[in-house]
Amino acid sequence: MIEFRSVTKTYPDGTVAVADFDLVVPPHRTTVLVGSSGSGKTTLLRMINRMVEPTSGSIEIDGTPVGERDPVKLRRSIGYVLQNGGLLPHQKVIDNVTTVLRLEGTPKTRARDRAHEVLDVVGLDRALAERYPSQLSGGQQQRVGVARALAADPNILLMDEPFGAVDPIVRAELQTETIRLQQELNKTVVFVTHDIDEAFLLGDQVVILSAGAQVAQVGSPSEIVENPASDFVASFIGVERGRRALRPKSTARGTVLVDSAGRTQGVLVEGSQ
Ligand SMILES: Nc1ncnc2c1ncn2[C@@H]1O[C@H](COP(=O)(O)OP(=O)(O)OP(=O)(O)O)[C@@H](O)[C@H]1O
Repeated sequence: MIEFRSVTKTYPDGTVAVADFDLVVPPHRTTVLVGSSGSGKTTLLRMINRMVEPTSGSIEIDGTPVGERDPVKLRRSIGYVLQNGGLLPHQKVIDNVTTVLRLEGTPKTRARDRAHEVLDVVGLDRALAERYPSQLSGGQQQRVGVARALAADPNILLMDEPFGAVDPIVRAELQTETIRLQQELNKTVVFVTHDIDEAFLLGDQVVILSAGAQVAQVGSPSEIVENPASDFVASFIGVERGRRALRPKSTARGTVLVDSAGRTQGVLVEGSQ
């Protein structure tokens, strides 16, 4: 479990990125932080692995404040996936994936075996291991980023807009893959996005943030859609307009549900769960 307790982050120029933030991140689940640009999502994520230090308050992992952990060891024990993969361009895929293992002193052959294993896990052909990142598609690069984050088998995986830079089709593929991976690996995932659909698709727990990382609502996707805590949340998730605003329409064969653009989204089945 990860717990934020009254966490505030003021950057040296006076920007208050996070103000008095509290959150419990349950283990073995995916928590998605979602909010518009500048709402403090990246700052929150980076305080978990001490890439950013809070100005006040504390973050605990399984009851131990991260401030008491060695920052380098802490960082190596937590997987981190960035938007552009964050791969080193002059290193082959295999060397990118084994970075943390080699830093930890894992023997070369074992590190290579493990790299091949995680390439399998993320659905990449082992032959790609000998390529350079620029010789891969955007989607493949993101998978390598995930493989690298998983190589040392961390319990926690931080993902910062990992699919932000790929086209919508590849994005959908990577999202499906992430759900499969999570079912298989059971990590504690903290995922940052500004895309509410992505948040609802991937999140067991979704945290909707407004400026200064103010929590507008925390809950499962169903809880949030069924009972938005405020007008801000209702508008952010689009229950008033957009794809989630469904209305019934009678047809010769029964009632269907139609979105605000007039597209039929499904069939209303009365009396079922
Ligand atoms: N190093 C820094 N120095 C000063 N201000 C910063 C720094 N890093 C971030 N900020 C500011 O803190 C606020 C929160 O930034 P942060 O990157 O955490 O938000 P975000 O929700 O992840 O945004 P985005 O979706 O655009 O990545 C913003 O106002 C940003 O400009």
